[in-house]
Order: sequence, then structure tokens, then C-alpha cells
Amino acid sequence: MSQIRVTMEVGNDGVAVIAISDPPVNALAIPTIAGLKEKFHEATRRSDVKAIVLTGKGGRFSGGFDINVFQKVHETGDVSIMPDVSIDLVVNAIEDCKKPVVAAVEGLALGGGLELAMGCHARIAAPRAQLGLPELSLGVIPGFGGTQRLPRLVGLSKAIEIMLSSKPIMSEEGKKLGLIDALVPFEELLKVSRKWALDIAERRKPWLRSLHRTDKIGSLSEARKVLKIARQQAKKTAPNLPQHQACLDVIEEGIVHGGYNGVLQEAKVFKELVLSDTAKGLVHVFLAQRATSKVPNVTDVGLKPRQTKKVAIIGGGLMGSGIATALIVSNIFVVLKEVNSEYLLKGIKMIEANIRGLVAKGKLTNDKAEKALSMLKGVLDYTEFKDVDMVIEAVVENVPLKQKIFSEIEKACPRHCILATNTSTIDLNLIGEKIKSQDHVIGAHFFRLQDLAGYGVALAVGKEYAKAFPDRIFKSPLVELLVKNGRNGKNNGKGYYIYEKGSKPKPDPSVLPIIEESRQLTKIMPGGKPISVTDKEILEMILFPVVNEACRVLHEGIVVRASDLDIASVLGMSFPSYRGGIVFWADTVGANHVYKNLKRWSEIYGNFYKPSKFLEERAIKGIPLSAPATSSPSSRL
Ligand SMILES: C[C@H](O)CC(=O)SCCNC(=O)CCNC(=O)[C@H](O)C(C)(C)COP(=O)(O)OP(=O)(O)OC[C@H]1O[C@@H](n2cnc3c(N)ncnc32)[C@H](O)[C@@H]1OP(=O)(O)O
Repeated sequence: MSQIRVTMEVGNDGVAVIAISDPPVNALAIPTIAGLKEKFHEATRRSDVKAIVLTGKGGRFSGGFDINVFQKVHETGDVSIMPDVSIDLVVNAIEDCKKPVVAAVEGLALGGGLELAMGCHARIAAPRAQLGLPELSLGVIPGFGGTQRLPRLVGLSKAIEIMLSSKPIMSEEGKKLGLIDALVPFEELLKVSRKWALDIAERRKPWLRSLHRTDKIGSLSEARKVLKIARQQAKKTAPNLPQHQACLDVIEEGIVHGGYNGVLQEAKVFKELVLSDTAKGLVHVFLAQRATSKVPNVTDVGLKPRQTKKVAIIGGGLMGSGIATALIVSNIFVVLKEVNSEYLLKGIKMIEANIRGLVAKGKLTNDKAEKALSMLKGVLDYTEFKDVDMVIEAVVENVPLKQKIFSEIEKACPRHCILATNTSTIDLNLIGEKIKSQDHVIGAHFFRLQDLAGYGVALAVGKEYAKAFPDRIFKSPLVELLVKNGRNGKNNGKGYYIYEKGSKPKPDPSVLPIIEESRQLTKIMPGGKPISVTDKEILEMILFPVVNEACRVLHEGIVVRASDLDIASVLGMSFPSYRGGIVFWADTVGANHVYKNLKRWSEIYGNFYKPSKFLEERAIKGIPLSAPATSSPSSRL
């Protein structure tokens, strides 16, 4: 195995080129690490090798340590399956190698990939290569010496920024910072790297060990000041993520006690963090997100995705104009259709304002804003629909209106066109009932929340839910009362929050008497007094019904796998990714705990909380909610 994943060629110049070869990203799997150790020992031993170049095949240096190994550690709880790379390979075989080692980097060097490169005695990179240490986004810290070498190469503040943000920098910036020694055209990468390695061997260039450098760290008191500020910021920006403070502690260890001790402490903390719930959740989300692109009977039978170049949107209200904005900034032509020129103009103005907002926030340059707006066309009829790849209907929640629109677009659009509806609640079968191309109908739901969309939408959605799932809704008069009191969310400045330009929305206390009235009407106050619930119970009373609904979706086979719902909850509901998504979290809490509480609440508050059959069976039998249906008899429920 190791021979395939790592190759070595020794040229007439005496340079051994060791290449990682494991497409698509040259991840450092356990056999690859073994292969690297083997090749480095061989190159060190061989008398015909004067210097070494380390590179990656296929246009990418390395995407870092193999994340699948983390998953195995999580499944088994056995952290000893992770090989010692930090000392054995990076310090002993590379950094302390008796022959100079130069990294030739192109494409990307992330995580463990960049850490290998930092262990080399120089780094030569091609343009636009991504360099980063994204380990914190996986719930761990860099574990191959990155917490020690990066500060020594680019300075403490920048290194902290790179690690805590988990965002890569480009090789151009890397060159300015000193992380990269030379930036050369792609065609010259290997040639220059070989020569650089020979120059070091023959003492024409310095032989630098990153871990031994101190020139960019500054004094201990300066370093402590920088670390103190970083700790305070991390407390605010990442209060629930232990890896941020842990990373700063390990950096400090190396500054106080020297780089080598820092590396040892890093390895210890890394192994503790890899078993944390945060790492379990984040690693799950990383792998689950990639799994969403694998659809049985679609991607595995060779079907290729079709490009979407032009999309029509029906309805230029808040929703339609928001969707149009997202599409034009992604370089997709948009045809926006409205029923009259007054509404159309309003929609276009909203899109222009959205784009101006993105420019003001620095998310879009003026050039890109102009380009985006040039991709938008407002229309009042269907003529422009003749060559669209997709239509997204974003009109009010009204079944006859949506059915009429779908009949019209079926005639106006090409056969391949996807017919999407932005409905929140209406059954897609009902929307497509009157057309022939039912196999082209999909739901493409966008929603931001009540204050933003306006309470009219919330009322319409509530009515549809009540019709479709009468036994699954909690009947609350709150939204109607808000409307009666002249409130309509952000739209008229009277929502749950107060919206002031330039500042974060603040809770509006004048909404409290209306909430109180709603409570009285709902009769959920035994003895006329609000019930007393802990913060934990509030959280569970909100999220367990979501878990229950996820169980119904799983039972009905609407998603291919439970982890698709995790990704939907993270991307669509802002469910914290460090908790792994809604089903993953429910399994962490325990299906039985979810079931028992829902059952108890359903006896007090009614059917809204009634556990579904799927949840009940899995809870009773002790089967995780995420286990595939085939492994459990509940698939027949
Ligand atoms: C000890 C060390 O300090 C610890 C570490 O190194 S932890 C790892 C640090 N590295 C990372 O976090 C990088 C993670 N990877 C990425 O961000 C992106 O995959 C990427 C920027 C490298 C490439 O992105 P992109 O081109 O869009 O391709 P993407 O679909 O994400 O990945 C291609 C395939 O490579 C896999 N892959 C990418 N990086 C991987 C890694 N580090 N380990 C294992 N598999 C990896 C993906 O799972 C995907 O597999 P699939 O084809 O079976 O779905």
C-alpha cells in the first residue's frame, strides 16, 4: 500500500523527489504516513541522495491528515490508532534530517499538509496555492507541530488569526509573511525546488529549522499580551468551542518552554480534543456534508449534474428578491417575473438595495456588483422562460394560485426545466397536481424568520399546517394578536425585536404584554401562573418536536440517510455544527430521553408533543435514530 501512496525518484542531480500520491487531495492516511517515513529513511540512507524535495502529485500538495481516521477514533474510542507523526516524521525524519528538505507546494497545503511543509527547511510555492490550518473547524488543534512552527514563521498575531479562523491564505500572502520562501510559476516549481535543496546542501542558502526560530515571536511579555487579547476574543466568538482556548494555551507553552516542549504538549492536547463531543460533531458534519452529493441510483450510475445557467423567479417580494440576489451574485442569469410594473420595479429596487448592502459590508466589489446587476432582467410575461433551466416560484401560500402558475410555466419552459416551489408548507404533490411534468417538481425552500418575512406569511403558513397536519400543530394565537396590535415585524419596524440602523436588533419589551395575553388564551398556565421550566427544558421543548419531525421524515424515506437531515439542520436552521446536526445531537442526548419527555409533555400539553412511531420503536429497542432503516424492523412502520 505505502509504495503506491508515496513515490520517490532520485535524479542525476542527486535530488530525491518524494511525492504523496493519493487523489483527490493527497490526504495523509495511515499507509501514506508509513510510506513517507519509509521514503525519508531510504533517502537519508542512500549515498546518491544529496537533498530531498517533498511534493504532492495531481496538482495538490496535501489536504492534511485523513479525517476518516478521526471517525474511526470516534467509533472505537481508541486514540492509539493514530500514528506518531509529529515527532517521528516531522521532527526526526524531516526537520532533523541530515539532508536538506524543500517542500514544493501547489494547489493546497492544509492542516497536516502544511505542517509537513513547515517541517521542511524551505517552502517553494506555485501561485494561488491555499495554505491553512483548519483543524479548529474539526474540533481539534493542529497536531503535527503547526501550533509551534506557524508562529515562528509568520509571527504570533498572524499565526493565531490563521489558526483560530481556520481560513486559508494564498501563497502570495504566504510569501509576504515569510511562510513561503519563493513563489514561482507552476512549470518551474520542481526545478526551482530541486535547485534550492541543492543550494542548502552546498551552503549557498541557509539551512533553517522552523522550530528553532525565535526571530518572529517577540518578547515573552509581548507574546503574553497578544495571547491575552486572543483569549478574550475567542471567549466572545467561540464560547462553546474548547479547542480555541486549548490552541492558545499550547502556543503559550511553546513560547515559554521552547518549541520542542510545545510540540509534545500539542500532541497531548490533540489526543484529548480528538475525543471531545465537539470534534465528534464537527467531523461528522464534514463527512456528512460530502456524503450529500452521493445519491444512490443517481450519482452511482454515472449521471452527471447539469449546469444551471438561467433561472426564472416568480414573485419579486422579499423572498423572490432575496433568491434573485443570491443567484446573480453566483453568476446565474435571473429573469424576475411580477404581475405588474409597480411590483416589478419594487422587486428590482429591493435586489439593488441587497447588492448595495453587500458592497457596503465589503462582501462584493463594485465591479462584481455591476456584473451581478447586469445578470438580472425584469419581465411581466413568460416569453423569457423559453430557455430557463429552473423556475423558482415564490408567491404567497395559496394552493389555487400556485397550481395555476405551475400549469402556465409547464407550457412556457423547456422540457428539461426544473419547476421549483418555495412553499414552506404546501404538499408538493398538490402544487403539481394539475400538470404532466410532475417528475420535474421540487421544493427549494428559502426562509430567513417571522420578523423578517412578516407576520402575514406566518399566518398563511400556520393555516396550511393546520389543514395538512391538524394533530401535529401547537395552536398559538400569538401571531394573530401581534397583527391585531399593528405589528408586522421588520417591515413596519414592530417585531419581536427593535431594528435600528447600524446596530444589532434588540428584544422589544413592548411585545411582552401581547405574549402574556397569548399565554392566557392558550391555557398553558396551570392555576393562572406561568409554568416553571429550566433553560434545558425550554431548549428541549423547542428542539425535541424537531427531532420528532425528523423521525417522520426518516420513516417516510424522504431523505437518503439520517446525516442528510443533519446537514439540512446546520445549513438551513443554523443548528450548531459542533453538535453535529439534529439527528446526531438527538442520538447524543439519547432517543429514549427524547421519547420519554415528548410522551410526558404530550400528556400535559396535547398531541403536538406526541412521539412518532419511529421514535417510539427506536427508543424502546435502543436503536440509534441515525441507524439505517434496513438494520431495524422500524423500516416497516
Ligand atoms: C494532525 C493534523 O493537524 C490534523 C489534520 O490535518 S485535520 C485535516 C485538515 N484538513 C482539512 O480540514 C481539509 C479538509 N478538506 C477540505 O477542506 C476540502 O476537502 C478541500 C479544500 C481539501 C478540497 O475541497 P474540494 O475540492 O471542494 O473537494 P471535496 O469534495 O471537499 O473533497 C474531495 C474528497 O476528498 C476528501 N477529503 C478532503 N480532505 C480530506 C482529508 N483531510 N481527509 C480525508 N478525506 C478528505 C473529501 O471527503 C472528498 O471525498 P469524497 O470524494 O469521497 O466525497
